[in-house]
Amino acid sequence: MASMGSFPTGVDSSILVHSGNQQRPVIPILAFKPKKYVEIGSFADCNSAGFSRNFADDLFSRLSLCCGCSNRGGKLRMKRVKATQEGTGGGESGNESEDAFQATIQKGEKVLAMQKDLLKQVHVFFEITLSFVNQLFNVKSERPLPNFAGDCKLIIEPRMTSHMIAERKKLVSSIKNNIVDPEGIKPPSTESNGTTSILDAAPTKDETKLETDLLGSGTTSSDAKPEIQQQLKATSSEGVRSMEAPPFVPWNSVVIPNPETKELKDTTVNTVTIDPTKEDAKPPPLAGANVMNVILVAAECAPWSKTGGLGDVAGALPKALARRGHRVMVIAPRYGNYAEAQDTGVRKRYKVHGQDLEVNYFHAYIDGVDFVFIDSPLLRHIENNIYGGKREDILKRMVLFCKAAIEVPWYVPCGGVCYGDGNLAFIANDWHTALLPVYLKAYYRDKGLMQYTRSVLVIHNIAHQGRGPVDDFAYVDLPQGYLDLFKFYDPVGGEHFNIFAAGLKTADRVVTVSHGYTWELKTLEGGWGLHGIINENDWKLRGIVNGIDTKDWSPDIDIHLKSDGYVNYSIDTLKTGKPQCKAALQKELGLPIRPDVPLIGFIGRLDDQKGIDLIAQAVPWMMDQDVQLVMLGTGRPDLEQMLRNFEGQYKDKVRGWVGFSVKTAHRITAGADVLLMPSRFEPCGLNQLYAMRYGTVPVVHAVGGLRDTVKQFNPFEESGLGWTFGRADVNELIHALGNCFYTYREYKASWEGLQKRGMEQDLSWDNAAQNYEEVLVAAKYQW
Ligand SMILES: Nc1ncnc2c1ncn2[C@@H]1O[C@H](COP(=O)(O)OP(=O)(O)O[C@H]2O[C@H](CO)[C@@H](O)[C@H](O)[C@H]2O)[C@@H](O)[C@H]1O
Repeated sequence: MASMGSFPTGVDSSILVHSGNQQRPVIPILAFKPKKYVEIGSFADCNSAGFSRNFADDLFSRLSLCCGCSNRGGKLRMKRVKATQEGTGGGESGNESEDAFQATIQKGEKVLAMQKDLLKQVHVFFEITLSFVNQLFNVKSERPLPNFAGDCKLIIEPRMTSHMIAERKKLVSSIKNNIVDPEGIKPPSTESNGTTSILDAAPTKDETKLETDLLGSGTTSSDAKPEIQQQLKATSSEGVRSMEAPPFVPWNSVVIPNPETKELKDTTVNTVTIDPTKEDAKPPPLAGANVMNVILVAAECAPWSKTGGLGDVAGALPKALARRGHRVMVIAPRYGNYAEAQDTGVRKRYKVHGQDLEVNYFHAYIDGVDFVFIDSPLLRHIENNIYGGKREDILKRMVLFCKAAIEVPWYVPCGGVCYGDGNLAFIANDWHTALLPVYLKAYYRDKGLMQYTRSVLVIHNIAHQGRGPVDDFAYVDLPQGYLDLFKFYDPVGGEHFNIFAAGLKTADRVVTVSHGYTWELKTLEGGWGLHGIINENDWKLRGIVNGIDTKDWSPDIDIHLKSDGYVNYSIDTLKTGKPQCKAALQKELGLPIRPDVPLIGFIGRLDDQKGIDLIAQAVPWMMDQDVQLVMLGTGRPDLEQMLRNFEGQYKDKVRGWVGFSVKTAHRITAGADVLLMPSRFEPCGLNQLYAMRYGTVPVVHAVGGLRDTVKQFNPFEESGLGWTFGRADVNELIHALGNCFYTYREYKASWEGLQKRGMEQDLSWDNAAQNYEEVLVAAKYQW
């Protein structure tokens, strides 16, 4: 037995008590009395620290066993023994040993304080969780409706229906069931722990009141007025999807210690644990405490509507944000009859340029994202001409779309519950939805509404700005005081009306789709007249490179590579799979099936941006090189005609496919050896990303996102991803292509290295989503 001044092994400032196979630090010495006995703890101390009497008993008896303590009247005492040479390990004085003892006492007190503090934190965490659950279900809003659309008529006011209350009960009981105590301790009961009362499955007064509010006093949902019954049915008819627990709590295995009443055998205060062995174990959201409600609003959204990269982003970024734990919605126009989306039954009317227009809201829940489609005769059946028509007509569509979109979080229940406007951020995209930040300010924030809602505006392409004469201001239905936001002068347009300008000024944050483009936007050439406004708002601008939807764009699972001779392939089967796709493409397009000839692909909108003129200038040179060229695109009629002419001129070498075909785009990406992107400017560019994932080597003009994402091949170091050229000049294009063909023919190993490096990159949306989250959080805390 060790003497005073040198504790037995394992008993020092954090005395270890062995229980089963676990070692736990416990409260050590609490008081020191310079008497015969030193009191080192009491039951009272244990109780105040949240430990039961049994536990204290156990602790004390173990201490008595291991260090000769005695237990008198609930006080644990240790006999004072004068330090001896033998006991102290040599020559220590009694004072020294007492000092050591004092130090140990102090350390012990610190440990105790820390433990108490941690227990408090666990309780605070639990309370926050409960209040979140409560908030989630108390959707009733007392806010006055803004006089936004004149006499806009609310037909359904989504509140807690009995169906929703039932859902809430389900959630509550699932939360209860998932509160697991690994030592078999039951979840704290409501009697013994006030903090759990919110979890009670019985409807609370508020809930009952809520139903009464909705249905009128003395009525229940079953005896409500027929029209209300119908509305309720509409609200819940699509089937309230099963509610998920608030995303920031790992419900699977939450241990809740109750310091007041619970017998806590485990003193480890890090009580929130995840059981990875459970099949339904859900990790905590990656966003952690930053989880928000996010609504992305865009004029197109793949796969339902797409003319270019904006559609891809609207279809994929929200899913990546949802994977991080956010509650995410996409709002897009309902251009066609989308099979997945069901009518929510919600109808609203908005005034646009004096016209009273009704909109319906359709809803689908896919891959963790709520997709809400706004339906109106103004938007219907234009999927092949989204941005077509007269300027005023396009403007009216966008005004209606933005007005209707901004109120979706109030009126359209998703999974039975509206998003509400607290902790909410909109992500608007390009000029088409740049009115949304303006409306958020003018009709809501400036009137004390939606105070916790923020807007982020994403620039995918600054070249299109929603310009018009100043008189167009009449269409946007705003008080005259807001005209200055839109009125803009530049040497090209003179004084004009500019929607993008107003959006950039009013959004809380601005994002653009690459770092390179962020820089270009601030220049006279790159900002397309808006560089001044962008420079003024530089503080809120950030570049985030797009990702790609790897479910859609992966050669190993691509659904468009499963027939007509195409095959799925991966980096391991690249050498066989890709040549097979190339042969299938040559066959499908009626080109000679030649594995040795470099096959160059181009996919894109046919306009000035994409550098089609440079390709046109390089075609004669290319045709001398024994290559094949496949181009897919729609756009300017003269450029479409040019494609047809090339095909007519070089029948055995060129195919010019005029049209929009997602399947063909995938097949060209898989079958081509080289993807050509000589864009004059390119905010990000997605095709080069898709190409690299398919082992297709990009040759690009180093601008915007192309410069960010395609690193020049270095043959000495065997590094890089493709070929880049610095100026939009045909000779530079030819030079880059020449090196590319030479490497393709003469340096097979280098070529394969290029392909594999491209395929190995992580191009998914996950990184970008994390960066968007940072922007959303910055917007949220900005006042
Ligand atoms: N005829 C056709 N048939 C089938 N598919 C076709 C097609 N023409 C184009 N596509 C597809 O449309 C998308 C085009 O995306 P991009 O990013 O290259 O260009 P876009 O200029 O439209 O987008 C803008 O927004 C995106 C997103 O932010 C930015 O990357 C980009 O730089 C910016 O100009 C790709 O998915 C492509 O396959």
